[in-house]
Amino acid sequence: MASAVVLECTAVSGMMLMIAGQQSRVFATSSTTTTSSKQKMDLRCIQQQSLLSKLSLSNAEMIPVVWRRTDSRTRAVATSASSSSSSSPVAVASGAPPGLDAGIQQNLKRAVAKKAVELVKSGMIVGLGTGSTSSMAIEELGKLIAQNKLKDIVGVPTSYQSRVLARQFGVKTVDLNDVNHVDIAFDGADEVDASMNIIKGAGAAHTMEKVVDSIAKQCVILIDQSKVVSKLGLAFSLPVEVLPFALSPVLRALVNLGGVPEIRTALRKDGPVITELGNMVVDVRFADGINNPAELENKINMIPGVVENGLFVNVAHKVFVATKDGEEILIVELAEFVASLKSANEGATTA
Ligand SMILES: O=C[C@H](O)[C@H](O)[C@H](O)COP(=O)(O)O
Repeated sequence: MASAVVLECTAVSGMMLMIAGQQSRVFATSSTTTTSSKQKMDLRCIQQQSLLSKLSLSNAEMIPVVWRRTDSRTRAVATSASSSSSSSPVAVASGAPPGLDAGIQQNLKRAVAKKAVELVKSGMIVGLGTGSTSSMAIEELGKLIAQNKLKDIVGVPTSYQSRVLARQFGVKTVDLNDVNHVDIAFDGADEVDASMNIIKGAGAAHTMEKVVDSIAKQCVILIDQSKVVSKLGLAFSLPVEVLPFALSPVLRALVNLGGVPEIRTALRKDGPVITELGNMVVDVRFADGINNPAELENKINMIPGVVENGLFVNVAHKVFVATKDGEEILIVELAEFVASLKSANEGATTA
């Protein structure tokens, strides 16, 4: 068998840019601890693209690509737990991840991926999200096709990664422009609040994901319990895809909106992440989190030079949450998950 291609990212370098007339550090340095987990974000470097470009798509199934991803959420979620209001039931969920080790999280992702593909019927056009959870859903979809349980499935990938994985797992793919609708889309998320507002884009794929997810007749978001937060943006910066040409004015506009922007840096290459659409990604921190996701989503997208931001408001039709109950893994819808936390919280308060 051909040896696996391991995609891994590491270091970054520093650079200064002018924002609002002041010299500000916008490229993290490798010694900056506050950005270290972000620096490890997966599949996000230009070298990956060049590595992948060496893979002929038709041969992709012959070369198992290991999409190595360091989960950048572990630290972020721990921060979320400490900064969330203790009166919020969802904050309890955010507190769970310190006990959620990587192996368990993988099991949760796998379980929610399996559950999601049960919604697919033969003949459907399926939006294929990006990221570790979506990757598992693509794999599970491929298994059902291989077992002849599903026929005539066509996938619409949201990234190079999901295209390669679909090929690898035997899911036929087409471009979005080749179809006139998408029946169902599966996608992961970085943060989800109780109202189904979502942050995506840790993998810099949010622009294509938003297009496919938004037009899908049914958009199903797949998460483990660690992604549920009481308020968006407290622990996770908001990814914004920006035209390189417009970087400085966009950074200034983001600062004017109260954000602290940081250009996402590549790993194992000095300089920025360049998206599959040839743009840059700016991660914007909001000190008090995001108060009005719908308003912020629109305001950011109104900045000339912004291609798309990672807020997904009114896009998801369903959010499946994989949660651990003792030894058992349960898949529940978001409303049920939040309600059970609320009653657990109330029980704890009255006890
Ligand atoms: O750009 C990346 C995507 O928005 C992913 O869907 C998101 O980062 C969630 O990925 P994962 O399932 O790996 O946590």
